[in-house]
Amino acid sequence: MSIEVRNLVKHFGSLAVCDHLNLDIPSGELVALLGPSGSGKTTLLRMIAGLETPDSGSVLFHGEDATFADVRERNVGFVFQHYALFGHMSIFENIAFGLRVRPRATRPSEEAIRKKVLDLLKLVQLDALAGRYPHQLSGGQRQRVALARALAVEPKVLLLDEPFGALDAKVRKELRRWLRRLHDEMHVTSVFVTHDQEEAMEVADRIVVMNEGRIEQVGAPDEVYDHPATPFVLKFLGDVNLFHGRVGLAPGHDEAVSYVRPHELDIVADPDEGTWAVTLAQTLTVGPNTRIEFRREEDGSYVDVELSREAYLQLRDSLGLANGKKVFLKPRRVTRFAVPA
Ligand SMILES: Nc1ncnc2c1ncn2[C@@H]1O[C@H](COP(=O)(O)OP(=O)(O)OP(=O)(O)O)[C@@H](O)[C@H]1O
Repeated sequence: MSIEVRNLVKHFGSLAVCDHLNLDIPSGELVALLGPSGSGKTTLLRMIAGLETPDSGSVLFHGEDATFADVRERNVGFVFQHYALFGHMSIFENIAFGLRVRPRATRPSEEAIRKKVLDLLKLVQLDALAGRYPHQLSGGQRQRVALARALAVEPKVLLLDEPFGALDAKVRKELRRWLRRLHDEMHVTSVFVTHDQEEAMEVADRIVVMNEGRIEQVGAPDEVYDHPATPFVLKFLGDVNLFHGRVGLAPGHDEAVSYVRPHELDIVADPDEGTWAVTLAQTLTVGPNTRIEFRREEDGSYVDVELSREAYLQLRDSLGLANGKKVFLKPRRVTRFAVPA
């Protein structure tokens, strides 16, 4: 089922939490709403779900206006950050719940429910734990149960609000990959909220970058990373070094802000066209990567360079890198945004 968001506006008091949002989500896509805290992601998700009423604008499901449709009519499944499993029910019963509470006319037979739940347990790789209770599971396992429970009623749309937010980094990483694989099998149109750019980049077909109630950019992960539409997107999707400067610009603009990502700078021994003279300030190695901080001769500003530990060790030997060493940096790629005059 496709989702269309048209000119959606929502205020809380005088604050425009969603400010004329437009978004098309094709059927079967997995979309991440990515943005810092307070950017309006959850509010947008809740309006899609029918848990929040917009001030104006509309939400269409498969071309039909669903703006004021009841939550129950929308056929959406939810997974939230804090797994709201029923503590007194086994894992099996938790997943079966949505089917059991259906009116008799549409309720599947006991045998059909059993088959469905066992299939879902297999899908989320928890078939061995059907008889356990939520408190006997790890956080990651509980989130997988929550997902199986949401899928049990065969929703047309799956909405996930920071589903892995409460889990530790390693489990988060596993579940992300698992969600991606699951989505590839099920193809349920899914929207998930995250403030973690790595999570969005890894899981989503497309990323919607939000900031202060507005959509800054919508695109595939590579697209938003390689061709950020605004300085906000560039900065939000990874570390950057920032420079102010005058460069050949369109009329009406007299200044630009330039950005270079730390891994897009080469360290060289000799000056060349476009190189910057720098002094090494400090080096930090974490795991397989090394980060070096340099000070620019021109203006005393600091520039971070990131490279693999291996590449660093080679350069250290060939260039004699050490604190205070003078070398040159050559940016491989610079992104510029004009500042309006
Ligand atoms: N029910 C409400 N009443 C008043 N203000 C609200 C309400 N819900 C959200 N807000 C405000 O709206 C803004 C956007 O909130 P929202 O939860 O949509 O952002 P978010 O991007 O999901 O952030 P987070 O990642 O922190 O959840 C915030 O400033 C928040 O304080």
